[in-house]
Amino acid sequence: MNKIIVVDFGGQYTQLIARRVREAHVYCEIVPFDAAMDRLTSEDVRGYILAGGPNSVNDPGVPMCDPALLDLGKPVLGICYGAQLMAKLLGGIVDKPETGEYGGVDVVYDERCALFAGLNPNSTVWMSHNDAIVKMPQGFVSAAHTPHCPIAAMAREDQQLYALQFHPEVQHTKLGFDILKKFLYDICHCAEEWIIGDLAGGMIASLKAEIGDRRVLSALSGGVDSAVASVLVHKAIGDNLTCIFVDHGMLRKNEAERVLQVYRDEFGMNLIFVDAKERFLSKLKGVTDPEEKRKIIGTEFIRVFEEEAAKIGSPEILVQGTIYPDVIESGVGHANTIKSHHNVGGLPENMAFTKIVEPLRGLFKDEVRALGVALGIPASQVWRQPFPGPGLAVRILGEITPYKLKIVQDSDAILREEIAAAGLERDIWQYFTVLPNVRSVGVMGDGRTYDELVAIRAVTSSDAMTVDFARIPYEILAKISSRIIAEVDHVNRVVYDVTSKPPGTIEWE
Ligand SMILES: Nc1ncnc2c1ncn2[C@@H]1O[C@H](COP(=O)(O)OP(=O)(O)OP(=O)(O)O)[C@@H](O)[C@H]1O
Ligand SMILES: O=c1[nH]c(=O)c2[nH+]cn([C@@H]3O[C@H](COP(=O)(O)O)[C@@H](O)[C@H]3O)c2[nH]1
Ligand SMILES: NC(=O)CC[C@H](N)C(=O)O
Ligand SMILES: [Mg+2]
Repeated sequence: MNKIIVVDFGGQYTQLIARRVREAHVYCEIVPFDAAMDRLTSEDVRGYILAGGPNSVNDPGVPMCDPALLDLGKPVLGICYGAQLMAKLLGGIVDKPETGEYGGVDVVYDERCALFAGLNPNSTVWMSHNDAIVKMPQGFVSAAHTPHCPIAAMAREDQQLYALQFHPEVQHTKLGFDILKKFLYDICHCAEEWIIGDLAGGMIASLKAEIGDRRVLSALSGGVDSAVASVLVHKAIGDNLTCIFVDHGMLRKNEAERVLQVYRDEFGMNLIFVDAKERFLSKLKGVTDPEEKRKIIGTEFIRVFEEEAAKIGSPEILVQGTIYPDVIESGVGHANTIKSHHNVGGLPENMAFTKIVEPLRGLFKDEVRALGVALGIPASQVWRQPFPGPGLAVRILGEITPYKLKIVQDSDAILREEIAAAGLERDIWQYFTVLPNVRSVGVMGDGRTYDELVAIRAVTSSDAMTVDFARIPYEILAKISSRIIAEVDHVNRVVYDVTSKPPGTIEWE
């Protein structure tokens, strides 16, 4: 299959570029800027995109790619930092102009350039740069300009080298997706062959070959990723798959019953259910630090998997629902650890399993969902909101106690009922309640109360990397608030979280 390589320089939008390429039905991979050339130059590579980044190409020690990449005779598209790097590596000059550009800007495209051919030449683009290309390398021409940026795009078409100062991957660049598609189809001559529904058969066949007749244990949470991973493996190896679902006591209200009903009763999967409530809660007793909670839960999950595996003849393979963003965040780039996700950073070193199989580790969430639909998993499962492995533990600030768990479970159930009743389930990426460990004074039934505060968190997103708070209509919020206070014991106040990500994160811990 054709592929595009997206070179990561630590920018905010690298993943977004990759998603856009995939949305155009072209396969792509993100590689770090310092990857060895032989990882980048296989025959199926049709072109390269050099992504953005926070550094200035003129500073010492900043991320650079191998200049040989520009000399392979394959098309290269530089975006922002990637554009500036292309200019610099080929002998142009990058400098700090008097004004940078941030946000939406008017642009004029030169239609003679293959990237803009046939597009409306007067449009708007989204900019975010302090530096700019002030002198182009030899043989390049300017192909777009804005009021403050005479070289908003440059090209050397005889060598298929293109550079954009603006970001075609963000929605605010009006014709951005068209420009990317021109690069992919007209310049790199990629075929539209990355079609998720068509991949299921090949994935099942290669799982069959990879696993053979060995036995496998799959950690099934009832979430989208592990459900799709488990169904794929089930189709590949049938009864050699055993699934394991752990109730760690921090699941949503009625979640355990629902998972068992869908996957054991309706799907007929071989599913072990472990009631480990006491075990997890006693390990977490007195623990208040968020990272410590996450690590305890991550380790305890694996220990439970191992103990149960030993009871069924010790399958050596563990299946996990890890997806591409988990892999990128833990491997590529040079990002800070914000929180340890239990299935990636949180895995203990010594494990009884000799092999981990992660059939979805190359896919984005929207692709996992499309695959789930193609595999016949019901829409009610495929479109569920993500639920973190550590569960309500990261939604109860401070120590976890049965009293607090009940408040979060009951208030969350009301929120979910009302969001469903309002028909907003598909519009909101995640929605849940949080117990921040705060009490306040209120008046109920003419008497004073001094009780718990519940926060509602609801966000819109397409990949959980950046989010905005959901604009739930006030009337619906009012109904949720009054139901929570009336129906959940010990709650006398409800607040709405209006923080985006960044600077917040989705979960509170
Ligand atoms: N309660 C659980 N029992 C067994 N395995 C679990 C449980 N919770 C999480 N896991 C494992 O951890 C992995 C990562 O969890 P994560 O929440 O990212 O994915 P998911 O639950 O499958 O999907 P979603 O993101 O939609 O919630 C899961 O794919 C699953 O393998
Ligand atoms: O399986 C998981 N194990 C974890 O440890 C974990 N922590 C956060 N999340 C989910 O990841 C997404 C991003 O969350 P944050 O904005 O809170 O970092 C959101 O979808 C969160 O619900 C987790 N999922
Ligand atoms: N978004 C980017 O890639 C920015 C590139 C570079 N850091 C600049 O400020 O110009
Ligand atoms: Mg989950």
